Amino acid sequence: MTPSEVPLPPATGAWREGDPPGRRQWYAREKPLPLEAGGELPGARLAFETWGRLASDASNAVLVLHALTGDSHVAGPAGPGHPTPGWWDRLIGPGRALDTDRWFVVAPNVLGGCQGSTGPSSLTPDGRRWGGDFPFLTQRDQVAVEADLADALGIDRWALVVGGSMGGMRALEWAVSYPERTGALLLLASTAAASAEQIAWANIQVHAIRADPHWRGGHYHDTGQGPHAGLGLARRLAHVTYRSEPELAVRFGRTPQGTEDPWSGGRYQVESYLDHHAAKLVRRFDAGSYVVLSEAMNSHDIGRGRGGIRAALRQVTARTLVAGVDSDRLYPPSQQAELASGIPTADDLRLIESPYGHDGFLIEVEQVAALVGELVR
Ligand SMILES: CC(=O)SCCNC(=O)CCNC(=O)[C@H](O)C(C)(C)COP(=O)(O)OP(=O)(O)OC[C@H]1O[C@@H](n2cnc3c(N)ncnc32)[C@H](O)[C@@H]1OP(=O)(O)O
Ligand SMILES: N[C@@H](CCO)C(=O)O
Repeated sequence: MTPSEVPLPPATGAWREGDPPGRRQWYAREKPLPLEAGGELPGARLAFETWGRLASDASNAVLVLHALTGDSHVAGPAGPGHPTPGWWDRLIGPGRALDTDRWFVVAPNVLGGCQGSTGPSSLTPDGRRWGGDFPFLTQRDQVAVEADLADALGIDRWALVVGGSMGGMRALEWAVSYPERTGALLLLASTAAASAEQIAWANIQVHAIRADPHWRGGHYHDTGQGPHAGLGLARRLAHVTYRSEPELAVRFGRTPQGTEDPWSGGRYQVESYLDHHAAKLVRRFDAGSYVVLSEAMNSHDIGRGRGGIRAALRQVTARTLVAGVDSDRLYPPSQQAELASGIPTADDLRLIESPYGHDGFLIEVEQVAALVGELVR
């Protein structure tokens, strides 16, 4: 069965039954997925989108892997199931860095997420919501299903695998687990292993969600209420780490929001901005997925079981570019320097110049396009 023939799944996460599928397609793995932590997931589904046409020899395939709260809608206009245009819209399309007259671009929604791929809000084989019983996942489990998807699409080898942040973790796992299937590699604002500080920030976010009385051990999906306050708190904290101190200072300073008075219950502009991003994420993301994906990111260590980070990085054979964002305080450029110096086939570390911090890899699309262009010329 080809992926496009897989029947539409029941509703999960942000995708609601009855939504027109748009260009989204599904791959379903029917047999159980053995998990790195032990146990198995009884079947898994990946939602994905594609752009361009696969060449008859399948030599023109590019894999784009999204970050924590991203999704498969990398390019294209807003529409049913996609309230916003693609998050790297200016990168993909005719005449763009990933020119769809030449390249076949594939973007899956990550396993454990909430935009159509199997996750905590999905149904178990016996028809319950997984909720808090959803198993612990690692990046390697997520990449294993992505490899199944590649098989189903007839893609033996990606011409390029690209990912930023959490997507970069999976891109790196692809290059180490499947060097023969990864022709070129672009790692953006990512790391060889989650650091103590990254785990610490994630820990606070996960605790905020679990401390919400509506969390109910993760079994809230059918209660009509969710841990929205906790998820909003997690996003507020995360969003500050995604941006830079100078950006916030220049953009918001100490200015009150509109006519609000911070000395009598009103907000500063920056508080209103965080409220906005919290509310926006709560509308589009499942708290259970946020926990599962955060813990999967914490588990990321490319050297685990491979003799350490340096030994693992030496297994990469793909032509590689590694880039960091010069103002990134969450994934500092020292982490990308470790990748660039440890991967034998990597060029010197590149720096994306941006005042926006970690989110620079999503915002500075022209600089990302130039890096892509170096690899797919
Ligand atoms: C279904 C979907 O939505 S999929 C979206 C895909 N998302 C992802 O891939 C996740 C990654 N994306 C992100 O994290 C972010 O969206 C980013 C990085 C792309 C956003 O970066 P930027 O373009 O710099 O946006 P910025 O941080 O300036 O936020 C702009 C928003 O803040 C709002 N805002 C700005 N100042 C204030 C303020 N004082 N008070 C309230 N809101 C404010 C703007 O109105 C704007 O709202 P909108 O996004 O609803 O249009
Ligand atoms: N803003 C990004 C940053 C995570 O790398 C997201 O929400 O996915």
